[in-house]
Amino acid sequence: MSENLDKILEKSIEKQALSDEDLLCLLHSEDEDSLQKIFSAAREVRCREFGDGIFLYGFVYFSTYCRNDCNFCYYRSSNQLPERYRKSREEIIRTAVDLKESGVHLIDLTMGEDDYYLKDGERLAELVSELKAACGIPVMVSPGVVPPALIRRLAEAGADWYALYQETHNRDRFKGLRLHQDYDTRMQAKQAAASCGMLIEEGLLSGIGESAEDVIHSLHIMKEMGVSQGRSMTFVPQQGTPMEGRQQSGFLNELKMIAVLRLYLPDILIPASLDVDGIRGLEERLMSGANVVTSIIPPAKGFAGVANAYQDIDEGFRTVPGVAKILDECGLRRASLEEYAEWIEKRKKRGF
Ligand SMILES: C[S@@+](CC[C@H](N)C(=O)[O-])C[C@H]1O[C@@H](n2cnc3c(N)ncnc32)[C@H](O)[C@@H]1O
Ligand SMILES: C[C@H](CCN)[C@@H](N)C(=O)O
Ligand code: SF4
Repeated sequence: MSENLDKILEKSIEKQALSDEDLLCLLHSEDEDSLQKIFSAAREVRCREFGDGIFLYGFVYFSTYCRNDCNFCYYRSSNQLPERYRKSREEIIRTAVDLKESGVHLIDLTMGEDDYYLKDGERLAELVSELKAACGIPVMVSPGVVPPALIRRLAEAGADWYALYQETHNRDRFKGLRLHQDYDTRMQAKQAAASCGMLIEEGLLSGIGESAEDVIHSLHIMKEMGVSQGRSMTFVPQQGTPMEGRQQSGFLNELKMIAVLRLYLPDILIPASLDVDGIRGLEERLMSGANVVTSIIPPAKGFAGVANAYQDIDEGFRTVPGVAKILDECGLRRASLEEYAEWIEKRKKRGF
């Protein structure tokens, strides 16, 4: 078993393709020794592909109104929240500029599927143009599923990335998670964004009962789609939702997924999100092979997270200085803005 694992890791370090059998072996590894070997190989591959530079993403969740009713999400339309907000253009831009000045490489503009923006897509396109002009750094949009014409407008307005997570590529599980949403429409939105020249981020939830076979199927799809960023996020049970009583059980699977993604798709960006465990979860995610820190949120501005709406935000831990300390402890460093811009350009030129 252990010899087999060593061979698989060796293959990946030497840039040979991994078979489904290899992936299964990695995903079924449970003992501490094997896991540490997998994480160490993932770090070696990250270092080969990216050196010691880590990218930092500012997160601007500008509207928490949503027409959808995803079973796992705190912001689902039928959840009675104490408060929802839709931030003004001025507040959004000011926050993004502050984030940029604090040292992030990208602004992730995220919303619930808010009809205010979806009924008049130009509002969203204008927001992207204005933000791009004010910040001058790459922008990711995470607006949910929007029509192809709006996707095109967002690309024209300067959006570099379109993030849209399928959560699972098992259609039955999808139905149970993203209630009343169409699997294919969600996949097609990503293809439309790619054909407009945007880079794509795909994501999986971990701890939702997924099997190793589900994960391998997702890995194949992510490869075929040509995703430039791929993530796994541990499902965090949310108050007031149908999945509130579920155990939070995905942590180890998430770390394994980060490592397996790194070994299977060595040259993509892989997030370590501060949204699941706050700052205390960062080190292990970086040590598993992630190379982007996401969900950096300015304190005391009234902007929320997603999986953990408030954790560590007002304490100022989900900030560039908060993250810089951990990077240092892991022997990593914040990459420069030029390094990030170069990576994006190179990736866009690659095409699909
Ligand atoms: C809140 S949505 C924002 C964009 C848009 N509304 C959408 O759904 O695509 C972003 C992602 O957060 C993640 N997320 C939401 N609720 C979560 C939870 N309870 N635990 C872990 N991740 C969660 C899901 O992967 C979801 O796709
Ligand atoms: C899930 C969010 C990203 C949306 N593109 C954000 N809370 C994160 O963890 O990066
Ligand atoms: S995951 Fe996105 S689309 Fe689903 S309820 Fe939450 S905010 Fe809305």
